[in-house]
Amino acid sequence: MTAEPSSGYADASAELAAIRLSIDNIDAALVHMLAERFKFTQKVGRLKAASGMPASDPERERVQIARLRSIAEQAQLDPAFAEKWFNFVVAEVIHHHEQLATGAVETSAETPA
Ligand SMILES: O=C(O)C(=O)C[C@]1(C(=O)O)C=C[C@@H](O)C=C1
Repeated sequence: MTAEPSSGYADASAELAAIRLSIDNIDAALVHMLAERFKFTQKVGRLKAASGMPASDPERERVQIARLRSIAEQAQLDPAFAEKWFNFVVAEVIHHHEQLATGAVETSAETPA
């Protein structure tokens, strides 16, 4: 009986490289989606700053977390992770809103809505 050539590692490396192409695409899509989300939340921040509304809206967050947890369950994603991700993003959004409200950054009337 002849020994198998040790191609297992090479095969696995080729498969890993192929899988990583899809991971690369997904990571790029996530960055694009986050960029779009922040463009919209910047509009919300300007609106809130201009009208004196508070930066955060805990009720909106509560409703959105419940919705996202349910979607995550259906998608076989850990709902706790979905909530953690949402809270991480929202904390950054609130920080941006607060900066707009205090005038730490341009409220940018010159930037078209
Ligand atoms: O919808 C709002 O009022 C927002 O400011 C956006 C957003 C979010 O990023 O989803 C951020 C902060 C609020 O606490 C709730 C939601």
